[in-house]
Amino acid sequence: MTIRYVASSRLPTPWAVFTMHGFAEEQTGKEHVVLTLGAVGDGEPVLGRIHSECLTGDALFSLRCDCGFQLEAALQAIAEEGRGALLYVRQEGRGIGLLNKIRAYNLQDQGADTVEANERLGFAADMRDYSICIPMLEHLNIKSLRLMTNNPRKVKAMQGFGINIAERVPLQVGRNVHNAHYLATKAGKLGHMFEVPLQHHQD
Ligand SMILES: Nc1nc2c(ncn2[C@@H]2O[C@H](COP(=O)(O)OP(=O)(O)OP(=O)(O)O)[C@@H](O)[C@H]2O)c(=O)[nH]1
Ligand SMILES: [Zn+2]
Repeated sequence: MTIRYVASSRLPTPWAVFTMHGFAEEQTGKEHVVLTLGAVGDGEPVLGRIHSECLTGDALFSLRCDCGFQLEAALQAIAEEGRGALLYVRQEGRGIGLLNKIRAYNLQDQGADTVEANERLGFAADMRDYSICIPMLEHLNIKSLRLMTNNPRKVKAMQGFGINIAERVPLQVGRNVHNAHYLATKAGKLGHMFEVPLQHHQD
């Protein structure tokens, strides 16, 4: 996996003026972005978010998942801290891509859960490869994270690549009637940790 740093610029947002760093994944042509705030390369643990692309949640206001809410909450938390990094990783649909995610949503509309839908399409439940984060973190001299996530596999994967996870910071926002079943499946089948107990959604 070759990741090439391309360029940086200012990115003003409602929460803070971030610095945006663009990276190219040579083999696939995918374009990844990291937003940073403050001195992230000073060796101290960095408040961080590894956010997997979700076009529907991040850009189209979907209530099927919690992604858009997590994205906003993470940027807000970094702004409040005055220092941090958000990796926006182009792993749409847990790595299966947008169109396959729409296929999976179609199966979910007919009763499958998020894991069953992936399996029926011939995919593993989660196809993400977090190794692409490493060259981006190295470029920014980030070795230690206070990682905002509910996903224990994300924590383990990053530790496996030699990144110190100084703390896991829960990021529990955006629960609603449309995503309650999805979140319950994530907790039950994918091992996500939710501090507030999730009710099982009946429909
Ligand atoms: N295949 C598939 N992908 C989905 C589905 N819903 C959301 N996604 C994708 O899942 C990714 C986000 O992963 P999540 O499982 O919501 O959360 P996470 O990143 O594992 O954990 P957190 O760090 O706690 O957010 C994004 O790439 C979404 O596009 C779905 O039903 N099927
Ligand atoms: Zn989503």
